[in-house]
Amino acid sequence: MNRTEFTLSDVHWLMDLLQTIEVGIVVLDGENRVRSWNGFMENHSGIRADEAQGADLFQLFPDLPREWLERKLHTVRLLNTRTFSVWEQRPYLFRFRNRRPITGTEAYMFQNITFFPLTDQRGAVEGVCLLVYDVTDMASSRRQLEKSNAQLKRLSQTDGLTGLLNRSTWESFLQTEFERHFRYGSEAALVMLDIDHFKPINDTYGHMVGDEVIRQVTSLIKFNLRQPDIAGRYGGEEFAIILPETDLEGAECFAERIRSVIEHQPLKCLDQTIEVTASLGIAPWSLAYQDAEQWLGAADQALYAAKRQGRNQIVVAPLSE
Ligand SMILES: Nc1nc2c(ncn2[C@@H]2O[C@H](COP(=O)(O)OP(=O)(O)OP(=O)(O)O)[C@@H](O)[C@H]2O)c(=O)[nH]1
Repeated sequence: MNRTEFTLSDVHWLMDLLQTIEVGIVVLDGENRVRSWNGFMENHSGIRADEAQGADLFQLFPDLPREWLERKLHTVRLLNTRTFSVWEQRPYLFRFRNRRPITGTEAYMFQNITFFPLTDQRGAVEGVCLLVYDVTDMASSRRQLEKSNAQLKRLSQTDGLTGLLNRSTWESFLQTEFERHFRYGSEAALVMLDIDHFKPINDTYGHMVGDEVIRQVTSLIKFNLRQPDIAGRYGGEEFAIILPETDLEGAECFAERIRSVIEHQPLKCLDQTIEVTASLGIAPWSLAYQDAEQWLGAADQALYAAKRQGRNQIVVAPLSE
């Protein structure tokens, strides 16, 4: 038998195969009318082959992205070439419900689509075939992985108790801010805050209450932040805040608001009501700081001056020139 000759059985088997294959096959004529519609398309669209046959594809699926699809089909016909659509750019063309048990969390089937020209014996394009691949499992696991990676990144950057940036992440932000201000010389300030006499709270009420105090002080700080401010949990009951584009007056105003609200707002921690105060140190940005550590050191010294001078107060680091 010549390799290009088929028996009737061969053709019958081929048709069977195309009917049952787990890939959608759609053939469109020059007017976008359906010429072939296999079992995959029947099962997922609910439209039988005899209903689809001869129908305009855009009437069968009014929500298809018409302009985009017509452009794709036009390219295939004009250039007599293949083209593709991948799920990363367009999650699906045909809005089929996802019925896979493993990836049941996805509402719709993700699809990769190959478009290729069907030519007559002289090579003229007669129609376009669309192969629709169900890539839901792959797309879904990729999306899950991306989600987990983003969550891991967030967890590795934040502090579990307060949700603020952890020390190392905050320090890397400080480094970036330092370099920005060193180059452009705009205003900025650093604020360090430490809860006063925190050890006795732990010793008297236990660590659970101590943790709750830290959480509630965090909420008070967060409530007073502006969008560009960068707050981190620097140590146990110590917080550090970068205030970009803020002069000394602005930083003092911010620090006083926080000091005052902490002093005047009794904290309801589990079944205890606890009153705390905090000490704060401010270091306004200065070109005299050679590196981020010096700037941070100045804020830290101001904080400890506030502690030494009696706590529940704000000290500003002496301005270096
Ligand atoms: N509950 C709780 N306690 C913590 C945490 N991290 C640190 N601490 C405790 O915080 C206390 C800090 O105490 P000190 O550094 O002596 O400071 P202080 O008692 O606040 O006194 P001053 O800062 O001088 O006003 C220690 O007892 C630490 O064990 C935490 O995440 N949760």
